Amino acid sequence: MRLRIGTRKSSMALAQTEAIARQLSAAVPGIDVEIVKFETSGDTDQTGKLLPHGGKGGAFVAEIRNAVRSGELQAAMHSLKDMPGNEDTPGLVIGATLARDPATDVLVLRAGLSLDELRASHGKGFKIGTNAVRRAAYARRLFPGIEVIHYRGAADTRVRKLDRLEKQRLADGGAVGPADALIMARSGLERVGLANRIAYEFQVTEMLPAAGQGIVAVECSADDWPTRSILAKIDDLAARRCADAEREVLWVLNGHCNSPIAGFATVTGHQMSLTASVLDEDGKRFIEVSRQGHADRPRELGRAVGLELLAKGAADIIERSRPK
Ligand SMILES: NCc1[nH]cc(CCC(=O)O)c1CC(=O)O
Repeated sequence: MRLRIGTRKSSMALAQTEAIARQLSAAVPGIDVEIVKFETSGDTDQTGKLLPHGGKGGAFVAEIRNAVRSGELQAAMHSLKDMPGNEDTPGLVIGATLARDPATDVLVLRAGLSLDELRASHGKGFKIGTNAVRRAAYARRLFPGIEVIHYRGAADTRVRKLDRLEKQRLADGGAVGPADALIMARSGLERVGLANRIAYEFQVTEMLPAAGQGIVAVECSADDWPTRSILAKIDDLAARRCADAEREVLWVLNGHCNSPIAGFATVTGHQMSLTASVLDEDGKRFIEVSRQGHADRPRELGRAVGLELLAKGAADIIERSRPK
């Protein structure tokens, strides 16, 4: 049996898709997995903020999804974090979630800058590069003097730009930078072989990860039963439960792709613990909610956490951050 799986062609995305292929080959004797590389509009536009067209997730995933719907592909690889959490994807389902990689964010520094120096200065005089509103907000909470600059590109490209002291071009023809530091996902850096560049790993209590961070998702057609039964073999139950709980928070909050929303669940035995937060971009307004529930009813827990965030004023912060 042959399974064609589509992916973006960045090194991170390819590494994630190869992990899926390895797991499928181990779980399904005789399967032939073909990796089909897509150049998405999100990758070609290296300057825009990606906000006007439905956010990062929208740009990266639309083309690959259409290929699954048309039957050209049986499956598509997505970082769960990049999948819109506030809208349905008609005709498609997440057929598998791989076991979660580390969900934390990390700090990467340019040569000559130490963590102590950054800490002692509270960030004053330094520029930190990120495109994520959530990371920008947490960065300003942790380093109140820091300047956050818009920064884009695949994981390995971003580190290269940092090392070469390159400026980041902007859509309006201007430029910002160079950056002194980057905030990136630990899992992404590890996937591209740059784990040695981690200067500091943020505790989840300092910087709560994005919903779904560190989880690789495999999407397929809802009515493609042969593919669904194959993907079920590599589905990791704990990752699936965390994904369901964290994404239910996005759903309740109507969170767009680059929302200032964080959500992170852990499972211990039959218990699930879920923390989620909503921040405004200057890091001044911060609402965080934690609850425990049954691990086998993750959506119920996600819903309760989302509703409590709303009761505490989350909607106002989210709506003000929404791209016009
Ligand atoms: N937006 C790009 C993206 N999508 C997923 C990851 C990291 C890996 C993951 O969360 O699965 C990254 C890179 C980053 O945020 O630094």
